[in-house]
Amino acid sequence: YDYFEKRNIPYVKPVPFFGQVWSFFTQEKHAVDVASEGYYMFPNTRISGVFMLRTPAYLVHDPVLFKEMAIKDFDHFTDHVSEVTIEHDPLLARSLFFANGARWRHHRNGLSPAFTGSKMRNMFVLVAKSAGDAMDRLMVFSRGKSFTMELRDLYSKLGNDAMTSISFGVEVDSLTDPENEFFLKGKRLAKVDGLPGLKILMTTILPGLFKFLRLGVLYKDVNEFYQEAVATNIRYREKNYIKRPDFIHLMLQARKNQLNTEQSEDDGLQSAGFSTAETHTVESQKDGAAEKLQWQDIDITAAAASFFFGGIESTTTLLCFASYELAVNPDVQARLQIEVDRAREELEDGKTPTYEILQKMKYLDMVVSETLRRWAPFGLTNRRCTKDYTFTNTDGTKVTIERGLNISIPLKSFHLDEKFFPDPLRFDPERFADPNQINQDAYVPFGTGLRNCIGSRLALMQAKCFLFYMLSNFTLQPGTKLTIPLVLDETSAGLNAKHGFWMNLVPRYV
Ligand code: HEM
Repeated sequence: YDYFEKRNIPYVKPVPFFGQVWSFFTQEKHAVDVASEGYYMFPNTRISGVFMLRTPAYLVHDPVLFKEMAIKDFDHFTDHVSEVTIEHDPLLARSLFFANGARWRHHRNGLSPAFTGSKMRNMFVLVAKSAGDAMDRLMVFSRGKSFTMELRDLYSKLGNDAMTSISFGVEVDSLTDPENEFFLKGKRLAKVDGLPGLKILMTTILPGLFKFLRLGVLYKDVNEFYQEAVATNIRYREKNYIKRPDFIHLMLQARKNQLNTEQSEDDGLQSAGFSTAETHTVESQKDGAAEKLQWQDIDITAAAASFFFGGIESTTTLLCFASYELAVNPDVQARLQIEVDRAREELEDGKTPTYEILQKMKYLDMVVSETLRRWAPFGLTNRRCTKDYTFTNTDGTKVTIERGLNISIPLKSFHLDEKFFPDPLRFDPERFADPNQINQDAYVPFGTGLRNCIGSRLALMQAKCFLFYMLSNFTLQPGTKLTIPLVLDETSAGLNAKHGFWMNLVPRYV
């Protein structure tokens, strides 16, 4: 416990034996806030220390330092912190977020072309169809009258159906058939509360213990279900020469080394939005390790499942909080509806949005960007130091982070720091009216650098598409069961409202 004292680094005083872990288990505060405690205690340092049980770890306070670690000095921080093993978590350990080293390089290099603007535009047709069909069913359900719904439930069903279509090539309708297996397994796959939430937390705060206990995060039946579903799907496509603009198709192309970036086409497309994570080139390792890592069926399954795992919950969170802010800020909602209505006038059928139209909607982008700032779905990310790293602290002293130590990055704290965003708790899309006014080092909803979120374009496209449909057809008003201000669920590993997102959906046209 004298590790940081000796190095002259401010640190959160540990509870004997437990260190900061004690506070995680008392659950008085959300895990993200516990992990970010040092940020508020020590405002004048670029980094602070903390103990996980008896192991020292760091918390980055300076967004510029995070950026340097994530881009210029990436070779010191190539890994995320986690100890899920192929033996206990065959899918998760192969997924991009949890993979490290040569496997991560190979997968990131292979999958990146699947997320470019032109691929997203092709995929958008599937997302828009899924969302449009669901919205038609909601309209029928409403019979022209307003009704109350819990929106996390609604958006996770819509998200599940869209992701099942674009990840697995299967069309399901979870609104009318909530018992379909993709929805049930998807819920178990993406569960971030209860025991699975605790295990996810453990993979990052107590990775050593997690490995020692030989635990797995995903349920066994979930692993088996997806492996079988994807293997059957691949066989069917190969036999029947099926091509569909979805992830399985793109990954089958990656397997044959036929997945390319259409640079000229991508350059011609408008950005997916202000928040889009920057694209960086990640080379596969040249030492022969990549050759051994050909895409097996299980790697394709793992990639598709991880898009489910990483994508649905976070995009649903974005949609829930955006809807909440629209409901409690009716002037913002009215202005957005005017933009939606104008965009609809440009559409051939007056209702089905196109990728290009959505990208042109400036106010929609401002609302989404501000929601991601105010309510960052991932409040924290991490890196592991893979090579000793020295930098200069605010007081001029040199700090060396030793290889093997874990580092947390408090994305939420950056977003809610008044140094970077004045009056940070106020929801104000106007902040994004002029992007040059935004501190882009501190605005990091999708992380930063070579390990940033690969799915930002998809998340933005999907969220904007759902909001477009929702506001075309309904006005959102707070339901009687909605708590204002929102009370957060401190026990969930993700960001959630304790009592749900209860809203009245008032049809705009009868
Ligand atoms: C609003 C929705 C989303 C948010 C806020 C979000 C945020 C993030 C953040 C903060 C990270 C860590 C970045 C870092 O450490 O620098 C991340 C990583 C990742 N995200 Fe997302 N994400 C979202 C949606 C998605 C979607 C839709 C997908 C896939 C379809 C996805 C796939 C991933 C993957 C695979 C990684 C790991 C990347 C790697 O380690 O190379 N995410 N995301």
